[in-house]
Amino acid sequence: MEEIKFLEGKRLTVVGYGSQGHAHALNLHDLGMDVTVGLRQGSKSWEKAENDGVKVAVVGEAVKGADVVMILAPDEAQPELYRSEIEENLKSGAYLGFAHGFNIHYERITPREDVNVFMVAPKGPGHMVREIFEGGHGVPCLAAVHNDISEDTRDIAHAWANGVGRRVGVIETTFKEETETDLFGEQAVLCGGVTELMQAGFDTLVEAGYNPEVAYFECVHEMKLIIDMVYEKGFAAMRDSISNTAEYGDYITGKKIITKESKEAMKGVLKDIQRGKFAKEFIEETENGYKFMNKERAEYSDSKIEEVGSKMRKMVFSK
Ligand SMILES: NC(=O)C1=CN([C@@H]2O[C@H](COP(=O)(O)OP(=O)(O)OC[C@H]3O[C@@H](n4cnc5c(N)ncnc54)[C@H](OP(=O)(O)O)[C@@H]3O)[C@@H](O)[C@H]2O)C=CC1
Ligand SMILES: CC(=O)[C@](C)(O)C(=O)O
Ligand SMILES: [Mg+2]
Ligand SMILES: [Mg+2]
Repeated sequence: MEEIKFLEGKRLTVVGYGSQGHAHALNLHDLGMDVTVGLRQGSKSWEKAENDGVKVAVVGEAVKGADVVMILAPDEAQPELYRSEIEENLKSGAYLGFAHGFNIHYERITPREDVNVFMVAPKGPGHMVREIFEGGHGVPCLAAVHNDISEDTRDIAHAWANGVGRRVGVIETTFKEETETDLFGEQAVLCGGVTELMQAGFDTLVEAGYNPEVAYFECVHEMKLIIDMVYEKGFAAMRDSISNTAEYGDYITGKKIITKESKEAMKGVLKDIQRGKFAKEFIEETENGYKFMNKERAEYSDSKIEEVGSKMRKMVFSK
């Protein structure tokens, strides 16, 4: 397994200090690597990064002379950032990294031909990538190489993945496979699928007159406890831990909720990702000032489930 030693003695730059940025920068920093964080002038994250012990510079300065540059600004901000701050400052033969294939796969960034291009995509939210690393374990990562002029870009990608993810596992992929599966997973299962499932369950109980606090514990809070068992030991072990009553209900009812129609809808979602329709619409939304997203954010933050949730979390986590 390629070790983190391929990064030793190299100047590593992480552009952005958000969810993924702080995790990549701090995990590699903790492992003794030479990390600089690149931020825009006046960034609200500047002080935070410095307090966390990493070097900080404006993006252009941080990129100049760096051996590896990992772009961890939001996907929609990357093309302009690349063109205005990164492209002219990247040294020839540098390694340019991404944590998601979006901008390469949908051809929104075409990197200079004299740089290596790779991806390390942790299969987890940045705050968990950091928290699990601090706990001594790691989040697995996907790794891919898009351009390999130095003939060792795979070693750099694996070293980066092994550093950020504490060597718990790296799977080889392509920019296309990562982009399409990641977008599909977050929309249909992990984020869109799960939140709507919890919401529909909560609403069904509340509309039937049950106590919203009971509905919240049942349909939201306990989700993590059940999923933690799947995460650690698999479906069978989870089903072994729940009652036979629950297990029978699981087999009988799951398929009434996630039906053939749900699977057909998933196929449609995947098609829209594959043909670039989702990407096009997302970019239009960002260019439109995030109008739809801001409306959704406002609606959800005013919702009953969030109101009850904040009360229930106070009860559970203040002990
Ligand atoms: N979120 C996640 O857990 C995951 C994300 N990814 C991928 O990682 C990448 C980063 O995503 P994520 O961590 O969510 O991003 P964030 O939204 O958390 O990134 C915010 C950071 O980017 C900086 N930033 C934003 N706009 C600009 C700009 N125009 N110029 C310079 N810096 C800017 C912000 O600066 P400031 O501090 O000044 O506001 C901040 O430091 C994406 O490619 C994403 O798909 C992959 C796996 C999971
Ligand atoms: C956290 C993660 O893996 C996601 C859901 O794909 C993302 O934040 O883009
Ligand atoms: Mg993902
Ligand atoms: Mg994603």
